[in-house]
Amino acid sequence: MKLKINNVNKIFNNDNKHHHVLKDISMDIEKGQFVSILGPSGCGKTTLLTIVAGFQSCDSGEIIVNSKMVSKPGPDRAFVFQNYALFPWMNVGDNIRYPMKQQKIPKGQREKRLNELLEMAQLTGKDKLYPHQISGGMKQRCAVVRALACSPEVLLMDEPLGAIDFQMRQNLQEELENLWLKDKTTVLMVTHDVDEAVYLSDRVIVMGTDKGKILEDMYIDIDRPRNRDSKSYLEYKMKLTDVLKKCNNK
Ligand SMILES: Nc1ncnc2c1ncn2[C@@H]1O[C@H](COP(=O)(O)OP(=O)(O)OP(=O)(O)O)[C@@H](O)[C@H]1O
Repeated sequence: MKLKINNVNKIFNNDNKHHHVLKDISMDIEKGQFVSILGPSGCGKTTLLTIVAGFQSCDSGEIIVNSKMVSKPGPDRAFVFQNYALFPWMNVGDNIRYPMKQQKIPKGQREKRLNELLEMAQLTGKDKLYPHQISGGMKQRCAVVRALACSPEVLLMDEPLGAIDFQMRQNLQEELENLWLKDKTTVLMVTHDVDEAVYLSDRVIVMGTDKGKILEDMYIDIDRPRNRDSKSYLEYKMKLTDVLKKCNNK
């Protein structure tokens, strides 16, 4: 088992009121699995992801990566934010080098990995460009390969394509899938987009607003690359949309 989320509880205290956002949330994610979390706004998706990342702690429960309990950020988990969070003062190459320098990876090895990653992201020859000089899609690919630079055990992504318009988004989903197929890193991704979840995921988990309760845990059993018009693809989308509609109506 690669990633284990065990009975996680999170309570926020706002204006002297307890807000129990996550109650006894558990899930086991297998090595190499691509898992998406869907759910209505405010149900606790980002909170759960940031607890797994170690950016904040839970009130009780545990996060286990490769049989080791984790409670703070570490190189075993990488995070991709919606706004990419590239360093604007560093060019593409230096952005991707940054985590490798932090991990003190020797220069020769670092440059070899950089070239691999640039190729993987179709950014070869773009390493001297700065974030403001590249498109949203290129920024997103740069952010994903930067996260993969030190070969994390788990890649955490919070709406990584949230800022991208619809048409570009489908292309990027295909690119994201290709990147993942090359590395097969375990992925936990938050998204609002049912189509994106069905296209990319081995498994989709739907959280509800009642303390993040897991309402659905669905395996997407369709060969890749997936045909968005196929009957089974549309059936999965319909089933997930129904679950989401029910929790929005509560
Ligand atoms: N640091 C915080 N302090 C207090 N309350 C918080 C904090 N972070 C999140 N919350 C509350 O916890 C709940 C869950 O927030 P979270 O961002 O995890 O939801 P989400 O499912 O990711 O929402 P969205 O889909 O809109 O991004 C919300 O009610 C939010 O207001």
